[in-house]
Amino acid sequence: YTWPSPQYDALEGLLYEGRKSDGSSLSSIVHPCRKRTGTLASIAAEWLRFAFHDMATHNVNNGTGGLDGSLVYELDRPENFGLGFNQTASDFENYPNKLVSRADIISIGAIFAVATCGGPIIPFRGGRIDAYSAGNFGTPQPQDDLGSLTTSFQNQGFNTAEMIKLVACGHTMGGVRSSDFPELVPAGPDPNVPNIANFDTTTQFDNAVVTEYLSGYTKNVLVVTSNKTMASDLRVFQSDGNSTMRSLTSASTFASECQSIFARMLDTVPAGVTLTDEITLLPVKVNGVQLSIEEQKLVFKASLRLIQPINATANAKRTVTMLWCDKYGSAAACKGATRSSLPVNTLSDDPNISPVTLNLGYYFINYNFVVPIDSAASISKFWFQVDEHNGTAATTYNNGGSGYVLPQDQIFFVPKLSHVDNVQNMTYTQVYTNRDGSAYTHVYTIVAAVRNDTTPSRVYVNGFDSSVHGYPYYVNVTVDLALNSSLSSGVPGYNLYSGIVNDSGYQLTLDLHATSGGATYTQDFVATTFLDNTPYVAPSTPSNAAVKSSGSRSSFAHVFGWTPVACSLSLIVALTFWR
Ligand code: HEM
Repeated sequence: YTWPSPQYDALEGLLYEGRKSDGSSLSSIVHPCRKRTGTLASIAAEWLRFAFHDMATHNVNNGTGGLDGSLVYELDRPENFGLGFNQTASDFENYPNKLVSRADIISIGAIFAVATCGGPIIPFRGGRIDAYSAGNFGTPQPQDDLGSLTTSFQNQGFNTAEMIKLVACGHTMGGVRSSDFPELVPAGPDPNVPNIANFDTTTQFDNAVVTEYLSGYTKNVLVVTSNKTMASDLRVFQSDGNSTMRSLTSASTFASECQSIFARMLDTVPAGVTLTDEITLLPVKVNGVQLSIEEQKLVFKASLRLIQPINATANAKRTVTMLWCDKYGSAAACKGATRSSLPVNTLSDDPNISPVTLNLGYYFINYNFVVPIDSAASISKFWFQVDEHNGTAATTYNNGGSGYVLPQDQIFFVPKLSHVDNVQNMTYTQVYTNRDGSAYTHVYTIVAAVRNDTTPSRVYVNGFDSSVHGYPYYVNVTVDLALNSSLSSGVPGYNLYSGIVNDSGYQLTLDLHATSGGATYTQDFVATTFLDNTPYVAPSTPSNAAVKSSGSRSSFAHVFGWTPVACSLSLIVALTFWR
């Protein structure tokens, strides 16, 4: 991993922080192993089943189908019967974007579902590509005979033993509802609350489904129903004389077998889709990097995210320093001089932000930097130094030696001057839940800052949004931005350009471009979800004195109060100066 890797960063962020960049949390819908308000169904079970049904139409022989999000267009089929599907489809509606597909969300959803209910952490790879129409039929149904079930799983790429493992690992959470399968489960007293016959006696992800089956005490209706036509779990489980089921009697074997068979399930994708490498937790991650104009000042923002073991106390003495170099002028490219600052604030995340990170035993501490930048000097690259003040040397995080190089400063989005108006264009009733929703056209006024030492021939923006209610289409628009002399940047060297982008989704992201002198400069994948309600955070005061190798003077606002930084800066060997 080398920064910048926008797709890796987006996938890693959603998996391990559970939320997208505006803070809205996918994981909190399901975590901790939640039940649905109203139906009291297991949300985790609904999400896991969703992933299986999306994948189950894969055909290994011709490479069609697989985890591609086509399930949202197939919910009227008998093989996809159940209100849990509709609710899950609407749970996920708000999350896909240009770099994280709906099918990746479905996979991450299944991973959260298993992890939050006590199951293993399923390895995740991203890069699935979304379908925009219904795909093949072929998902197994409880009335199918053993031959059809076996053929269905063979087409998906799983042999008999793997079919048994998949069904056992799937049917450890949730159950069968009276509302969906009245022939299997009688209705309860309240017509609005389905009677759910759980597959086993625990709500957790565990092997009770196996041990209760083998001991003969199972209540799994797909095994014990008197309607033998519908006893698909019985047919599947005993199809090899119970030998695979017996191999799953140890809890740890069950967990590791489910982990690997589910990884294969989630990685079953249409031919031609190439998945990323496994998205592993980055112990050190740089987030939120942007140049911006706030309160008529050029600022640079970045966060350093460090992992913190849950079972250890965070080191209150730690100092984190961001260092950077000028891009222009006498000290360009770090010629003998470096600037530095402490964070404007330090925020610890709740260990519950993602069940995956929680189960790994970590939470995050984020060191947030906002520093003023002189536009005549700009910034070429930055890096960090972490000093634990425990007698060991400070650690430098510099992107494998190269530093975090800012690709360009020619064009950037200015959120503080941009704005969104929400124009209601329809209302809808959410299927089954009778929740009234409203659909909006979001009218974005986009403001970009563009360096004026060259005159760009074109300034334009691509807007992308795949988080559209009901997933009928994705928004992908290109809008030219015009020089807007009624706006003042207050920053010498930058002009402001603006334009209007209409969006009917929930999560517009922007790629901003300026073409100048034959080159096109791009700021890629900028979120807009924070517009109009992000509190202003004043920049820190960077180190303003030449630093001799022995020390410095200065102080900075810090979570632990006003902390003298001479000791931390003494380890910064580079010369820090003020122009
Ligand atoms: C032989 C193949 C399978 C058949 C016939 C089958 C059938 C069913 C049926 C009838 C239900 C009840 C749904 C409802 O009442 O709404 C169900 C639930 C469920 N299935 Fe399967 N299933 C099969 C394989 C799998 C596999 C491989 C998984 C793996 C992830 C899985 C995961 C689930 C889950 C988690 C639920 C509970 C859903 C909830 O409580 O909302 N199933 N299945």
